[in-house]
Order: sequence, then structure tokens, then C-alpha cells
Amino acid sequence: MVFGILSNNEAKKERKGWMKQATEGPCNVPKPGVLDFINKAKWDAWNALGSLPKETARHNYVDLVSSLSASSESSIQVTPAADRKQPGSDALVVTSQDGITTITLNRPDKKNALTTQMYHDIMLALEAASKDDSAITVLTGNGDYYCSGNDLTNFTDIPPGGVEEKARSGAVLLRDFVDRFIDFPKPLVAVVNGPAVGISVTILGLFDIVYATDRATFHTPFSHLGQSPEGCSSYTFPKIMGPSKATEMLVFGKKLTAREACTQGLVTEVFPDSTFQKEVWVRLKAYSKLPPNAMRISKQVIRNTEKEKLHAINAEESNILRERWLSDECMNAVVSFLSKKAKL
Ligand SMILES: CCCCC/C=C/CC(=O)SCCNC(=O)CCNC(=O)[C@H](O)C(C)(C)COP(=O)(O)OP(=O)(O)OC[C@H]1O[C@@H](n2cnc3c(N)ncnc32)[C@H](O)[C@@H]1OP(=O)(O)O
Repeated sequence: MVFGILSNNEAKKERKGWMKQATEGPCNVPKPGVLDFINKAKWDAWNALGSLPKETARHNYVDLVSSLSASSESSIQVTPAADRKQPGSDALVVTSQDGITTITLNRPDKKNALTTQMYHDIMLALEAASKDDSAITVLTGNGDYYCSGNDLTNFTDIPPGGVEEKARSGAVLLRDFVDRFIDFPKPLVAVVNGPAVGISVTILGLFDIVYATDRATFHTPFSHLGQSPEGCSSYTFPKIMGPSKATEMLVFGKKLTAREACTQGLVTEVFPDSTFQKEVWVRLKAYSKLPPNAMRISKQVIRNTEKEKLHAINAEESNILRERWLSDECMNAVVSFLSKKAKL
């Protein structure tokens, strides 16, 4: 690792310097006045890097962010990739009963944020569910959240190929992950047991039914995070709710209540939190007794005409995100979250 352990303030100034060098090249602006302490400190950090190439600065910037995550002196606790939950661990629980296969996100202490391993495990679970003898597949969460979206510490796990390689492999994983939802052959139901954020919201447009507790909210803060829509939401959301409502969500990050999401067509039905689990499971058990082949074929009739288009949109969104993940805006948002300075 390029950097040792720095105090929070030192790290912040140093980070700014590396970030400016990585995005704008060598310092090219006049030195701020002596009384402009903050900007002068940032300028000093940038100027100190001389003519260091942008690419080197970018690598070092990422190393600094990673070292911040790993530092025992910082307030950030990041589980090293090697220690993250492995396949077959309890971060994802899959059960099959009464003709229903249920995939449960099970990191309640982290609001069910999705680690890289969980994306892989969900794909495996969907693959298995598509072939098992269940009639319906359900995705839900354990605890007070449905899912807080992509685990932002995924960004700190930089491979030897550097940040570009990380962005490239992330885009491939994202595309594969979303493709599984596009192609899933059986009725797919989201049981949204609490707030939903980011990718856990966008992929709802690819589900067949979305049931939500009245405690749930739906939030896609992509601009705040320097990112852009995924999960085919750039197509499904305008189609479901109209372009202007979709823009409020996907561009301006408007958070919807469950009832608003239902009015706009993203959610099928909202239930009172006190009876949510009971009512939803009674309903699903009844549906699961319907002839499975008829349900599968009816889903195909409804969905298949759009599959090709959805795959193309998924590919395009994933490519755009690959670029976004390398942007200054995105790196800053991740650093802010990891430094505990920002929450949604
Ligand atoms: C293959 C790659 C595909 C990538 C696809 C891209 C997808 C885009 C997205 O999904 S964008 C959405 C990203 N998510 C966020 O930005 C959410 C960040 N989290 C928060 O803002 C808040 O945690 C909260 C509003 C969800 C909940 O706030 P609350 O105060 O109720 O709870 P805490 O903040 O104390 O959370 C408890 C612990 O959980 C950790 N955590 C929550 N969400 C995430 C997350 N997305 N990534 C990483 N960690 C998360 C949080 O840090 C707390 O941890 P701690 O107890 O160790 O402090």
C-alpha cells in the first residue's frame, strides 16, 4: 500500500491533492491567499505532486481511499474481501416450501447491502430456482430494511489491475446480474419488507409482482452518488410511471413512499406493516398452487417481446456506469460515505 495511516484531516487534504492531480493533471491555478486556509491547504497538497502523471495519481488516490478503509485509526470499519461472507454463508438464505423458493438477503446489520459475493450468490440462487420444482420465486430481506443497494465498500476492493480493472469487472458483473432477472422464467415476486435503495429498487421493474409494507420507501439517489441508472430502469421506469416521474426518481433522487410507488405502478400492492408478512404469504401460497407451466408460459407471453431490448439497455447502462465509477463525482461520494460524512 502506498500510504501509511494518516489523521482524518491530513488524509482529507492529501486526498484532495491526489484527486485534483488524477482528474486535472498538474496544479494549474494560482495559489490562494494566506488567509484562505482551507483552499491553500488543498492547493499545497495538489502543487506538491508536481508533474506526476494523471494515471499514477489516480492509482494512488484509490490506494489512499483503501488505506482509509483499512486504517485502525479511522472510524471506518471495512471487512477485508477475504473475510467477507463466502458462498454458503448466511448472507443469503434460500428456502423452498409450499411451491415457493424464497431468496432472503440476510445482512440486517448492514441493511442488507449487496457485497460482490452476494451478487454472485443471488445469480446462483436464481439459476437453481429457475430449475427447481417451485412455481414462484420470491426475493425479500431480513430485518428492518429490504436492501440498501450496492455495498459501497465494494469500491475499496481494488484488484492488481487498478481502478479501471475494478470498473470493468464491476460492469461485467452488473450486466450478468441484471441479465438473470431479465431472463428469469417463472413468476418473480419482490416482498419489500422495508426501505429499498439503489439497485434493489431499479431491478423491481423486472419483477412480475412487487408487494410492499407501508413502511417501505423507494430511493434511487444516483446523481447524489455520481452514478447513473442501472437494472434497465432507464427504460422500465419511464414506461411504468411516465418520463417525468421517472426523472424525479432517477435523476433527482426523489424518495417515494410505498403508497406513492404503488400509485405510480412500481409497486403492485401495499400492506399495513402489522399484517404485511401474514397477508403476503397467504396470497403467495394460494398463487403457488396454480398450474406452474401455465404461469411460466403466461409470463413468457407478457415479457418475451421485450427481452432483446432489455438486454441491449442493460449492456448500455453497464457501460455508462463503468465510466461513472471512475469519475471524480462518484469517488467523492464513496469517500464521503466511507468517512461517515454522508448518508442518504
Ligand atoms: C456489481 C456492482 C453493481 C453495482 C450496481 C450499482 C448500484 C447502485 C446502488 O445501489 S446506489 C445505492 C448505494 N447505497 C447507498 O448509498 C446507501 C448508503 N447507506 C446509507 O445511506 C445509510 O446506511 C442508510 C440510509 C441506508 C441507513 O441509515 P441508518 O442510519 O438507518 O443505518 P446505518 O447507516 O447506521 O447503517 C447500518 C450499517 O450498515 C452500513 N451500510 C448501510 N448501507 C450500506 C451500503 N450501501 N454500503 C455499505 N455499508 C452500508 C452502515 O455503514 C452501517 O455500518 P456500521 O454499523 O458498521 O457503521
